[in-house]
Amino acid sequence: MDVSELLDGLNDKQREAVAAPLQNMLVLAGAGSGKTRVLVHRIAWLMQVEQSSPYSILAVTFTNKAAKEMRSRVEATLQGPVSGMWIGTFHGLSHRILRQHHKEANLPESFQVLDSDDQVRMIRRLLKAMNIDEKKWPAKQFAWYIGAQKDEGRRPKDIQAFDLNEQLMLKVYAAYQDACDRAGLVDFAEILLRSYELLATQPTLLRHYQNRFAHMLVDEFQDTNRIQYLWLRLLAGGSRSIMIVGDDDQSIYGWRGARVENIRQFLEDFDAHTIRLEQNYRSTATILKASNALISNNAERMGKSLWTDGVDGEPISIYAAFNELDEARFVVGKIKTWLQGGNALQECAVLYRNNAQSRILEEAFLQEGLKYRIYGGMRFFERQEIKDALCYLRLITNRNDDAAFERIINTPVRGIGDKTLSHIRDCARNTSQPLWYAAKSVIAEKHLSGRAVNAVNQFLELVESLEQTIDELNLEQQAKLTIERSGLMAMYQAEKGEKGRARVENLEELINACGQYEPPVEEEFSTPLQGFLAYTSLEAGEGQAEEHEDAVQMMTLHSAKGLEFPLVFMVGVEEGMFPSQQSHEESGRLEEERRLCYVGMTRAMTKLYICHAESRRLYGQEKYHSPSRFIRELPTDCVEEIRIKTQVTRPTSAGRFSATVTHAVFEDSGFTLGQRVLHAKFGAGTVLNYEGSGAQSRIQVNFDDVGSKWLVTAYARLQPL
Ligand SMILES: Nc1ncnc2c1ncn2[C@@H]1O[C@H](COP(=O)(O)OP(=O)(O)OP(=O)(O)O)[C@@H](O)[C@H]1O
Ligand SMILES: [Mg+2]
Repeated sequence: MDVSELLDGLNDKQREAVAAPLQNMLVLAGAGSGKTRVLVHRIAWLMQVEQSSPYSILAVTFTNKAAKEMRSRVEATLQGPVSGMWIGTFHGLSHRILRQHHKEANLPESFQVLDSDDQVRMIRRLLKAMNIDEKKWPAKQFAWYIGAQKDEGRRPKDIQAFDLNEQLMLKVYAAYQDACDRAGLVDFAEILLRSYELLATQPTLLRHYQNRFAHMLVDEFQDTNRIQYLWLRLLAGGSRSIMIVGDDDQSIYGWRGARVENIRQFLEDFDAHTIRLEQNYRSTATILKASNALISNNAERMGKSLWTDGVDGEPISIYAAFNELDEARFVVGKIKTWLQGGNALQECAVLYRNNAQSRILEEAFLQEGLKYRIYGGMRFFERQEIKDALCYLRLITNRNDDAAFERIINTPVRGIGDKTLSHIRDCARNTSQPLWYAAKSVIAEKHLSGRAVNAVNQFLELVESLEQTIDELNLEQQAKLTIERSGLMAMYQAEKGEKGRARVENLEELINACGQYEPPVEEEFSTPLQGFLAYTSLEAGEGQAEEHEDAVQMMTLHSAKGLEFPLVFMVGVEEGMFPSQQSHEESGRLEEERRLCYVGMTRAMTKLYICHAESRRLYGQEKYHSPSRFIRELPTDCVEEIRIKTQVTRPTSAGRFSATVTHAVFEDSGFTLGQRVLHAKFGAGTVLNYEGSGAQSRIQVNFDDVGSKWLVTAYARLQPL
């Protein structure tokens, strides 16, 4: 491709950034203005025009999915494969560095990545050993604290604890870190901190990487945390070719330690040239105008303007559903209409605030035979049966992996009881050794009954013999043999019903995944199995099985960052849900929720629906919410309200719900849904729902002053208004 083609399809500002001389740059611009596009073209420019080797380029993105996409976009632009370039997430890249220099980082070659579940389980074990009551001090709270400290680059020795509470947190942090170090385990935050410390303390190594990476590019920079920023700055050294792109209005990970101030810090530290992009190419003028109006309610902004010369498009439709079932039905109905128009399912995205909201939608899609795919949520590698199998493989490669040991020592059940286990744990604690070796000592010391000894021995021998047998096999055969010999397959085959079947299928899928796995060329794993285990903990779930199937895309608002879809639904846009309840309690959080809303809205290219429900059952409780303030903040000329008279009743037995779209009159009540009524005591309200018949019938009314109530129809004496 020649140079002019590289600049085709870019506007003047974008060209300025792509074709700039080597210098440090900040591209600051709103959603859909082509930031990611500029970054990709800049990489191609560096290679074609500056004659830089791919080996000298480091590009950081926010998710593995985005990293994959970036690589393929660069390859498409250059019309050929690029190898040797490092493109990945902060975690992925740091992990690669640790693998290559595990010795210098004081890690065993077979070190394992601890996911958040494993981490909590490990902390729980420590709390028990330290006699800390988990009811008062939940393990998750410690996990949170430890993560937050590491994100700021702080080790226990760097922290001064002022109160008793923090002293305890600190004590557990220190104990946890010891335990991880002993077992050769690293959690997610540790990956970053450890690789930062490695570079900071090994000047030769640092120089090597600084010389290598002449060019660094970072997408979604607004969501970097402290340690990520320090990592970048260290690696950059005196380099004059760093490009960061970002949008302060899309900073949505403050709750996880991201610091939007890093943008200002970057300008200061790197003496960077700022380029602003102002034309939006993604959304209709209406969607853009409404998004701009919404975000203008935030006080703390760096300030940007965004325009488009595209069509006005349709207004944003606001749907007031009666409840979450009605909301799901509405979404399904609109998606079907979209399909009838000759469009594809994968062009539709449903975005929600919390993962738990997906279930009702999934059920509605299933019922209508619409395929869907969930990003995030219950990920494949986090499912019970998959974790069981992975823990066998982990223990086979690393006997120090206590989390894996605990999970599988009695799975499938082999008669190892709590008493035996606590003997082993005590011994591990007293002798400061991993559970595996403690189990051996306990047997040798004859503390256990004959039966228990047999059971534990059987387990230890199983793992040893698996290790020996799989040595000669390829990865797929290794997984297959382990899943069979461990008894996991038989155990799940014996589990009855749909669930058991799904589990067996998942185990088969795991074997498949091993068959398809290709270790990355640039990384050095001593065996494919080690590479695969690292992959499962880092890439978990982001590319679920049927990646290429046409399906509705479902995800949280957070995971939608950077993506775009022709048709977008935002559901559950209600006070208390979005903005979330917690956002009222912490300062700054409300603005972050508004930015999240801005991110959601600006994913839409052609049509945007925003839905809210008047009543919603979530986590087993029914709640009544008013529409989110964010809806009120949209200019009235950009929105239209839809209200279909739908009668939706909740299922009395679990499972399906029924709904009929009619101008429904509740049969013997004489009232219609949405009708305004007056009650002698509660005043005026709107009819929401109706249940039962005759003397037993009950009616649900959302009263203007006192909120929603169920009343026995016969006694309510409602007057139509
Ligand atoms: N100069 C241009 N001409 C035509 N289309 C463009 C141009 N620049 C960008 N686009 C298109 O606009 C859309 C948005 O671009 P891109 O995803 O790079 O924006 P972004 O600024 O990274 O958005 P976000 O803030 O959401 O990450 C993409 O479909 C992209 O291909
Ligand atoms: Mg982008």
